[in-house]
Amino acid sequence: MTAPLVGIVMGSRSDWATMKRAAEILDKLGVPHEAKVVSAHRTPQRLVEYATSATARGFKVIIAGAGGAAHLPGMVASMTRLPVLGVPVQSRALSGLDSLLSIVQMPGGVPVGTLAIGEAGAVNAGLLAAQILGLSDPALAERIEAWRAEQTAQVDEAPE
Ligand SMILES: Nc1c(C(=O)O)ncn1[C@@H]1O[C@H](COP(=O)(O)O)[C@@H](O)[C@H]1O
Repeated sequence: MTAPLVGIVMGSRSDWATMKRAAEILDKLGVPHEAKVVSAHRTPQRLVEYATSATARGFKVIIAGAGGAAHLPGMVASMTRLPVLGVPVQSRALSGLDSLLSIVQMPGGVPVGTLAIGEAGAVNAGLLAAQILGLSDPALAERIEAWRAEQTAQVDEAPE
């Protein structure tokens, strides 16, 4: 089995419906990845182990999704130099605005590349991770170009 290059983490199993969109696009582009539930709040030790071992395990990019008081992406970013892409999961109480603000408003010095709220954000996190890896993988870069061309071909000019 190929070693995963992208690590997908999420605060709860309830986030998987959103975060699986990132996994699906990575599958489509042939990027090996691994998904795990890791919570800064509920499994702090698992978080420390995950983030501090991510580089040694061969990951190149981490995608972290969480909802509400979404501390997970920032905490992962604080413990690794790998690029961290944050996905704000749509929360019930505040529709994901809480998640978005928790993830995007990082203090200077610890970046999290923050995507849009919900499934579109998860898809784009997967694409962005692939694009980062595509910088040093010409075959992957070609697959991304082909995926883009297919997307373009599916957009009809006629409104109906
Ligand atoms: N934001 C976080 C973190 C974290 O940031 O570490 N851990 C869990 N959660 C979030 O709590 C929400 C509700 O979780 P439950 O559905 O399990 O109650 C989820 O969206 C999860 O990401």
